[in-house]
Amino acid sequence: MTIALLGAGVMGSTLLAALVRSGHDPADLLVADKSPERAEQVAAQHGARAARADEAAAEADVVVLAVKPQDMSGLIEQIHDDVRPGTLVVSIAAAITTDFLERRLPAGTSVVRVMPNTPALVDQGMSGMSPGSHCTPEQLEQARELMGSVGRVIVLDESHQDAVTAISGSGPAYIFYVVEAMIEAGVLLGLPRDTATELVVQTLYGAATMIRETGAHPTVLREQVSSPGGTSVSALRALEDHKVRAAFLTAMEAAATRSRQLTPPPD
Ligand SMILES: NC(=O)C1=CN([C@@H]2O[C@H](COP(=O)(O)OP(=O)(O)OC[C@H]3O[C@@H](n4cnc5c(N)ncnc54)[C@H](OP(=O)(O)O)[C@@H]3O)[C@@H](O)[C@H]2O)C=CC1
Ligand SMILES: O=C(O)[C@@H]1CCC=N1
Repeated sequence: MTIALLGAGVMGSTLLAALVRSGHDPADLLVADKSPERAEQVAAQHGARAARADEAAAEADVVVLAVKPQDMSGLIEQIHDDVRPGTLVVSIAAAITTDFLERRLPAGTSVVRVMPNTPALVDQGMSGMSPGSHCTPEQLEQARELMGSVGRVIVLDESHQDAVTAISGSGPAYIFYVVEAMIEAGVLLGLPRDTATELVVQTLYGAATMIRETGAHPTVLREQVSSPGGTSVSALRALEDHKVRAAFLTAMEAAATRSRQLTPPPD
């Protein structure tokens, strides 16, 4: 199976690396970018082949659209005449609907909309996936396998994609932000920066592993840490005083609103 990655930026190159790691023959992986030098460089890193977007689309069984939402129309115009009947088109762009893609691609093209995230780089990605109207169950399975090579996948109704984008698509940014703040707090309390970093990163990793492995509700896990009259509850009270929970709700509403704003209006 030949896979073309159109857009060799953060996500395109992340997916390419993951596909090679998961055993795809690099000779079957094509990479295109607006900058041919960038495509060459990313392809060379992984032993894949650089190509023009239209050439890559003509050859591929699966075409992954990995450009920014505002570049999507231009990219589809470039490849329109080269997408073959039976080719599966997977878009990972925020805000771009399957309807938008189906209206611009050749009639009947099978499309899947995916919202992945950057932990795909370490095979711990989370993808929310919604099939378009021509996508067969086998093609949905094909897309699930593709994204499954970089982490977990759920299939859900496309009406949820703005929320998925706000929670897991952008989610790593919020977590990194919290990590930065905790490291800064360690430094404020007098720890060397590398010590603070090690403490925070392992705490994050440990807490994430506990949530996954115990299956316990986060509230239960938080209560286990919070001794009566102790340190944790004092910190949590300060977080409540500063309305941090409400800030998270507002932040993710803002991300979903932005995703809706970026969605091109129906034709
Ligand atoms: N970064 C993230 O965490 C996530 C991103 N996404 C989605 O993935 C998509 C890509 O994001 P990301 O990788 O971060 O973006 P990048 O800007 O890093 O990568 C996009 C690449 O595509 C290139 N490009 C633009 N137009 C074309 C074209 N017509 N043909 C070929 N290449 C083209 C860009 O070139 P140039 O820069 O010169 O324009 C750039 O190199 C976006 O739609 C985003 O919404 C989804 C989930 C997570
Ligand atoms: O910030 C963005 O628009 C993209 C989509 C999800 C993560 N990054």
